[in-house]
Amino acid sequence: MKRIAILGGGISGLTAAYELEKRRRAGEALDWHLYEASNRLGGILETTRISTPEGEYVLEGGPDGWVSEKPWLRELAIELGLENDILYSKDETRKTWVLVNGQLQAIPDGMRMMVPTDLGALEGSPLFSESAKQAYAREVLISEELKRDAPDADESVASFCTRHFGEDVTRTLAAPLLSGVFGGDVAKLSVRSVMPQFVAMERDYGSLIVALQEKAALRGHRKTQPIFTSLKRGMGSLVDALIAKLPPERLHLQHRAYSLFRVDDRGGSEWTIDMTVGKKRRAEGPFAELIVATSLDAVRELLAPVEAVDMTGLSLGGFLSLTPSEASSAILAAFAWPAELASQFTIPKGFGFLVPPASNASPSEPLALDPGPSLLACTFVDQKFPFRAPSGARVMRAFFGGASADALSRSSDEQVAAAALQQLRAILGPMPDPAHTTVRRWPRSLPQYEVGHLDRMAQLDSFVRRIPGLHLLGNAYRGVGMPDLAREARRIAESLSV
Ligand SMILES: CC1=C(CCC(=O)O)c2cc3nc(cc4[nH]c(cc5[nH]c(cc1n2)c(C)c5CCC(=O)O)c(CCC(=O)O)c4C)C(CCC(=O)O)=C3C
Repeated sequence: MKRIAILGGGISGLTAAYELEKRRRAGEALDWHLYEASNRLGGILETTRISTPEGEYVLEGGPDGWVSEKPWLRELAIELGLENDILYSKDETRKTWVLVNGQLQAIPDGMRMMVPTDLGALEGSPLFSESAKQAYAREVLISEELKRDAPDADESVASFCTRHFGEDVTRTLAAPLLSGVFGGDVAKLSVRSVMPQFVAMERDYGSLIVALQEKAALRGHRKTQPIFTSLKRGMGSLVDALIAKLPPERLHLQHRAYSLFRVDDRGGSEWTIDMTVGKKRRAEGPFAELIVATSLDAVRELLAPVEAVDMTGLSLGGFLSLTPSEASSAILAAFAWPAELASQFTIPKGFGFLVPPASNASPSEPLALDPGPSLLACTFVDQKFPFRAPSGARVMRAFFGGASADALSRSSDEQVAAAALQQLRAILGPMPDPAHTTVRRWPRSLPQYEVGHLDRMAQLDSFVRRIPGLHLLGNAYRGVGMPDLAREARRIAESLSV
């Protein structure tokens, strides 16, 4: 009987458990156990449903959906019996706004991140300076050079974007999109990690604008799929569906691993895990395989001694330093207004808005003495997905990130909500107090894939492979999106030999 421990009950750990459980039920000799430090499963996936006489609100505390282009989570959802719950973003009214000098400006139609398909659509847009428009027009003309000079090595998103479209576009569009999407800094993020599709387009076409146009022509009139996919009863229903497939006696809540030991024995080697269970301490094990699917900070703490002891007799010095050194924090405030309150104000059409990093938000304004925490982004939930709110009701999710989230880490939920609402009113105009408010905090939850990340992951893999039975899962390594997490969890769970 092969014993396997999974540490961490987020989507990665649960998906790995689900895959192992399928194998166990099929008769394979494996005995898995999942240990979760907190008292709930799901990690940052968490849905609150509020029933009212007018209908139901589906309020997400974490991610509200995934990028449809990545098929792996949809496949898992279907396998879990959720096919009829799958829903798509309302792309017929998709629009994303950017805050420029206190005003929301629409990102023109047909743009994929900062790349336009139709240069004409940029004409009337106040989002782009004359020099930005010229830079876009020029990118098509220098296509051959861009292809010829495509770098072999990784670079920052800022450097990649500036080579194609100049500094204006990098500052006014790429920076807010990337800080909204990855909570990150364009000057540090790895273009090969976070925009591999654009790197491939540069290699194949040179100009990204030409690449998008040619791909659109190849697609012809075939409809593109909506950008985001989600579930009717929220992302929490995916967690519930996973849990429903797992024997409860194998899921151990409030088991916090604090130390790992590997014992080499009888030609094999096995892991023992020291845990706190409530106020008690207990050792669990031995396990032949150990899947660590916790947050990056927990990984560091748990594996630092493993790294130091150098148990394999090989040099493992410093392998943890290959993991991302920074992770951004997010604090979100979700607000719901029932129809009779929602009718008192209007908001722009579309999915939401992004706020450029502070230094670029209003270059014309003198330095404010205390700018205070500033919103990172806001999603107009009921305009992005169907079935999120009763008819006529309004739901918004406002985010603080980076330094602003850190600055608010000691503020109460009421203070966070008040700060968010004040800024929403400054940007969108007057609105009544919402009927429902929830605040969620996800400190250091989004690791930053900085330049060179892919090379570091290849090195990390070669170190980890030398530690028998150890496997790492989570958003610090091979993708930050839920689909990537599901894909990796299944890959690892399928690869374990019995
Ligand atoms: C606050 C926040 C975080 C958390 C930050 C943190 O925790 O620090 C986050 C994470 C992510 N967002 C992601 C992807 C995207 N987000 C988009 C668009 C938007 N994000 C927004 C906000 C956030 N997003 C908003 C207000 C929008 C526009 C309106 C809307 O749609 O609500 C778009 C469309 C862009 C376009 O329109 O072209 C994409 C493709 C992925 C990667 C998934 C993968 O790789 O699989 C991740 C982790």
